[in-house]
Amino acid sequence: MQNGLFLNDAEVTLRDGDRVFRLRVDDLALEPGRAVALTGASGSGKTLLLELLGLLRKPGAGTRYRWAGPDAIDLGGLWALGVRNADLARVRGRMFGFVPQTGGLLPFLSVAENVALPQRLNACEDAGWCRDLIQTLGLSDVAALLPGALSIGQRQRAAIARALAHRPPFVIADEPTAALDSDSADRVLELLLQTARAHGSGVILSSHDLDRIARFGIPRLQLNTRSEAGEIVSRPEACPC
Ligand SMILES: Nc1ncnc2c1ncn2[C@@H]1O[C@H](COP(=O)(O)OP(=O)(O)OP(=O)(O)O)[C@@H](O)[C@H]1O
Repeated sequence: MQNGLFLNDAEVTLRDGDRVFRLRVDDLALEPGRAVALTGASGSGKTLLLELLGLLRKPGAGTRYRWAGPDAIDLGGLWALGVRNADLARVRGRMFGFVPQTGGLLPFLSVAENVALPQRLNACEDAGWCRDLIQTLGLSDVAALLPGALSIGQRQRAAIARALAHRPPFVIADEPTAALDSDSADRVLELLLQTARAHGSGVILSSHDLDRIARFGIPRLQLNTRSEAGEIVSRPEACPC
């Protein structure tokens, strides 16, 4: 694989008194345009790994993290300039679209304005693409409404449209269907995967729902925890299932 996200020798350590949680990733390669699901028990580090990949969490010393492609970027090196540096925020905003568990839409902007926001922030305005996304995701009738007037499923679809609006190489979705009933969850996941694939964006999602992940044929990385020398250590392992 030549293009993609490559994370090597990565470590993030969380400490709370004597309690230590350590996420370790030896080698992880994520291909553009593909989907992968992070699975594992509650507390196994799925959100932590999503945060690390999405440049929301500073990795430990020795971590190598890069985007390889025509416009290669040393993603790990961006942290050297400080957590709040402008390059880090700019690259994070350009490389990733985020779908939180419950939409995360700005409540004072309409659905259409929420969807257009990443384009404004990344200076890549394209009203036609926003309209296409809103239509594809079945949101045309509610595009002028504020998020508070939408169902949870509609909010999730709006969050997917927003995550894809600036055509990021990867969408990061933390349990995007956890708040939905089974039928809505299927529809939202299908739309997320289809729309991302149509545009060539990869999807990195976390989920507890092994049946649904299997049904959609999404390859899995399972986060497995072990107790090592009094610490909880979690590692992602590719699942043959
Ligand atoms: N300050 C801290 N010190 C030590 N451990 C911590 C600290 N903060 C969080 N943790 C631990 O980090 C681990 C990873 O949490 P994370 O939210 O990534 O898990 P998760 O797999 O996403 O869980 P869930 O499925 O419940 O959302 C948890 O076991 C949590 O207890």
